[in-house]
Amino acid sequence: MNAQQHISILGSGNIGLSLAKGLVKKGICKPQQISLTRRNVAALAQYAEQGYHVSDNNLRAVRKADIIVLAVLPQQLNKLLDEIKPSLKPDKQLLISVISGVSCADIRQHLDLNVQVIRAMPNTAIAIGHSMTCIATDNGTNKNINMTKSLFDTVGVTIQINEELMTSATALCACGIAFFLRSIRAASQGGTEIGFHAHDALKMAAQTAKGAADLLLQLASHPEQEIDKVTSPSGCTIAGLNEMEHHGFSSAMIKGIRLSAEKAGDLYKKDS
Ligand SMILES: NC(=O)C1=CN([C@@H]2O[C@H](COP(=O)(O)OP(=O)(O)OC[C@H]3O[C@@H](n4cnc5c(N)ncnc54)[C@H](OP(=O)(O)O)[C@@H]3O)[C@@H](O)[C@H]2O)C=CC1
Ligand SMILES: O=C(O)[C@@H]1CCC=N1
Repeated sequence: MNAQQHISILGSGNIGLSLAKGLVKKGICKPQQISLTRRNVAALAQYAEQGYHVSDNNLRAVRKADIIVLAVLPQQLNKLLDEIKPSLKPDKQLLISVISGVSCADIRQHLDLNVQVIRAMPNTAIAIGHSMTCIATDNGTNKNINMTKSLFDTVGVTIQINEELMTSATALCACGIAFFLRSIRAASQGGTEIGFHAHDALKMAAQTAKGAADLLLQLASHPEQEIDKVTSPSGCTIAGLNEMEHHGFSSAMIKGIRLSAEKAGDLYKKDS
């Protein structure tokens, strides 16, 4: 982004605010270049003090924006699109949507405008700059795709995918954070049962999970290759691992991800 450009985030909740903070923290833009909107504008008071433009007026935010980020819930989108349509300048503005289950074509169709739309699917680790963000579009230019990637690169890692895989990406990465958190919580509960205080067990389980993820990311190795290094013959690891598999550990994760993907494709009611 250059110093003259303005970004308006419509729907400044968890994801919208995390993106704004990431952009400022990484020096991509100043708070003065960002408008944040939500209906309960009082909840954004601390951001006004930091120099962000804060408002409940989406039309005004859209008028001054080069980039508009749609970050409301799927069921809140159509009302928002109806509201902002009169202020949109389709040939001059880029729409980025982080909304689950809504395609680029859905947005254009509802607006009845030929505006460029790019979808970005982050996860809540965006708050600490460690999001896995998937990016897809059906009509965005390479320039705008690169611009979107560079915005989300400030808050984690990005990957561009085909738009038809976006609901799958939602399940694997956006919902996936919750799945891994529940796994860590379960491990900590096991740790408490075998003798550790709950706070120690949670810390030990979380750091162990982090180590496992880093082994894969830093060494670019396969999980089974790393598992083989832990499982001593007739040892305690293979005993525990096999017991988990007898109870459907991998199967439960796979089935959960499949159901989340199905549901992610079903979150938006086009005619609402
Ligand atoms: N949470 C997650 O992990 C992820 C969420 N997403 C997607 O991101 C989107 C946002 O999720 P999340 O940030 O968690 O949700 P939040 O509920 O935290 O944020 C949505 C925000 O939109 C505001 N809002 C609602 N209607 C309007 C309106 N008409 N004009 C302006 N603001 C409005 C709400 O505030 P108020 O009520 O005050 O208006 C709220 O702050 C969703 O579509 C979700 O599917 C994508 C990836 C991950
Ligand atoms: O649960 C949800 O619907 C949202 C979308 C992905 C993560 N949270």
